[in-house]
Amino acid sequence: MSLTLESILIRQGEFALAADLTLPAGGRFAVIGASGSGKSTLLSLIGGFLAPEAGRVLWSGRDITALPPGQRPVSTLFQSHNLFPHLTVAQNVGMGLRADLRLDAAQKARVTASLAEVGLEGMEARRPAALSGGQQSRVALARVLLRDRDILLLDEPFSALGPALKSEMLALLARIAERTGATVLMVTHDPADARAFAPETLLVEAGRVHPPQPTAALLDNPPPGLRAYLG
Ligand SMILES: Nc1ncnc2c1ncn2[C@@H]1O[C@H](COP(=O)(O)OP(=O)(O)OP(=O)(O)O)[C@@H](O)[C@H]1O
Repeated sequence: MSLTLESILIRQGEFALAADLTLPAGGRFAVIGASGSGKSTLLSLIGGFLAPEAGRVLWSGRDITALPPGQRPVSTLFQSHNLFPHLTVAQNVGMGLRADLRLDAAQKARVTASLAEVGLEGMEARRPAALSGGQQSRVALARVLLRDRDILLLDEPFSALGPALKSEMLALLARIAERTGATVLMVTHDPADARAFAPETLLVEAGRVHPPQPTAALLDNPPPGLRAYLG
């Protein structure tokens, strides 16, 4: 199983991004590059929110280029976690299964299990406003977890959290990814996050997504553009 971006060209106005690479299933990848280099564009392509001008997106050989986001084997966790303030924690998580929240007993049990996995047991009835920032991140993670998709896309998911909480969340995410076997791509501006979370990194630079390379080697000896960006 693998995710292939085959001869991809994607445009946003004047901006163009090329990608031609294969990621083995079950890997964890950081996505790094300067501001405006195309990291979010890459995630939108895989998630199905943007269509390429040329090329194909393949999951284990199956062409998913034309599939709408909801029919792809993909879940996305954005920086703003998009929790609904008027819904409880359990309902926010249940939305990952059914938008109308008509869950059967088995689905409700999955909500409970997924909340337990992120350490939020007993908080089912709370509203997001009654949770800390870290707990809100956990709710968003539980929702993604419940969807149980093969590919997980994260766009700077924990950047609003303090350093200790952020590394705790990354460790939790790594444990979950390990257990579920999901293929994870995480956009991050923090090289420490990339080192801690992802053995391999996709560098997005000069209109191109580079094939994965070992994170430590890339960050220890960055090419000039990345060096300037990392400071
Ligand atoms: N809707 C749009 N119309 C035209 N150009 C766009 C649009 N969205 C993004 N762009 C351009 O596409 C390029 C890539 O944007 P993208 O958001 O993918 O970068 P990024 O690497 O995620 O940046 P950042 O790190 O700042 O979030 C940028 O030059 C941006 O100006």
